[in-house]
Amino acid sequence: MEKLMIAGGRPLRGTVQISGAKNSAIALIPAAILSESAVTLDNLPVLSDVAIYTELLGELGAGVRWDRDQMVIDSSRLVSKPMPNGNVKKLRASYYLMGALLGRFGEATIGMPGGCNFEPRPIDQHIKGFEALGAKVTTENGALHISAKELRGAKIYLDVVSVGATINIMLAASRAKGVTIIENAAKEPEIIDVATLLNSMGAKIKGAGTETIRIEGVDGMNGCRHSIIPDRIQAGSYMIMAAATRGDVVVDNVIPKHLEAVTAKLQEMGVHIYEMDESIRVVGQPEYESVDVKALVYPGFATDLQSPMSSLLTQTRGVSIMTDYVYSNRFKHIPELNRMGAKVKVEGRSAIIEGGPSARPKSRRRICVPARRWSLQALPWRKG
Ligand SMILES: CC(=O)N[C@H]1[C@@H](OP(=O)(O)OP(=O)(O)OC[C@H]2O[C@@H](n3ccc(=O)[nH]c3=O)[C@H](O)[C@@H]2O)O[C@H](CO)[C@@H](O)[C@@H]1O
Ligand SMILES: C=C(OP(=O)(O)O)C(=O)O
Repeated sequence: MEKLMIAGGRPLRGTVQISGAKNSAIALIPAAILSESAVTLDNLPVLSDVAIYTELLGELGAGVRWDRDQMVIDSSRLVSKPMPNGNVKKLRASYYLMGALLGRFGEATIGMPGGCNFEPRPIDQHIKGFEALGAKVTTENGALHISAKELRGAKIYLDVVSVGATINIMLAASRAKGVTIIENAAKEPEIIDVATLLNSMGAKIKGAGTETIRIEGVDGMNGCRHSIIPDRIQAGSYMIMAAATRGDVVVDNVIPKHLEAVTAKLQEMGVHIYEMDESIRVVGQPEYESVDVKALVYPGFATDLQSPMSSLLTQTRGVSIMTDYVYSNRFKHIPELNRMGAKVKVEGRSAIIEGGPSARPKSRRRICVPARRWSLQALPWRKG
């Protein structure tokens, strides 16, 4: 699926099941190769990034069985071979092969990652972490060659709070000699999910979900079975869509705590929200107040929800300011909204969004959005 075509004008109604988290899945799959024994992942989202990762592991010699939302990864015959091009360029999270292969074999040669291309996305903090663990990092024809005779635990302070660097360092440090401390670590729920899997595989990780993570390296790891947490970005997107279309939607199979920043902002606008143990009902209203939103690292409002939220803010009564403190240039959607009749100005890292009836997008123009995150299994609507 390369595009979604949306015929607008209808409120969304019903119940939608949220799949496992993409940003967890594409870290858990490479994490599984730290063990020679089989690892089973449940609640896996059906996404192209997952399919590409399956191919990547196959290229490295792993046996992968993927049946709907379950994957069994057998890495007993896996080798660390250079992967400068090809599938590694198709997704961001291929960078996790660096930490995972380094941890298991002491060596990795991986091309620079692909992924959403909203602005330069450096990986200097990943490299700083590998080097602190004793690895030598060089560039070979545009790919990074990372090798270490022996990985040794170290204290690593991240200059920027990075999801990818935190997870990559956890992966490599799990098999290092001694203790690694990551300071200024990212706190996203997906990081806890990865630490939970690694601990089930025999790692000794404490503090995931806080700014200080302690990893005591272990010599070997075992197989296990792990169920992936729900995708809070997919869930937040459906919540925003329910509000934008003045619909009534139950977003099911979620952890409401992971969605607190979205829930709070929608409530501030006047959207009615009812939280249950594992679901959230969102009831849209005819009028909304304008609000200012700051996209931040977790537990702040997620940058991955910045674009749908910006679209929703065109539906309010006044002027809203959306500021992205994670990716300052993540505003490629704004010219498209303006083409539909919205009134949005980008100034620095902020979008100034004028709401009100005259500024609401009306065009019946065909809008295409990348469909990478949308899980096929989440699409059919069920009567709620
Ligand atoms: C596969 C995955 O999980 N992707 C998510 C992950 O991306 P990703 O892990 O790539 O994002 P990071 O958390 O690393 O990036 C956060 C900020 O730190 C900067 N930075 C990051 C690393 C580094 O070495 N140097 C550096 O300067 C980035 O440019 C960015 O401004 O977190 C992002 C921020 O929540 C989300 O938008 C992505 O959906
Ligand atoms: C930025 C995203 O993905 P990635 O980091 O995988 O490019 C996203 O899913 O919003």
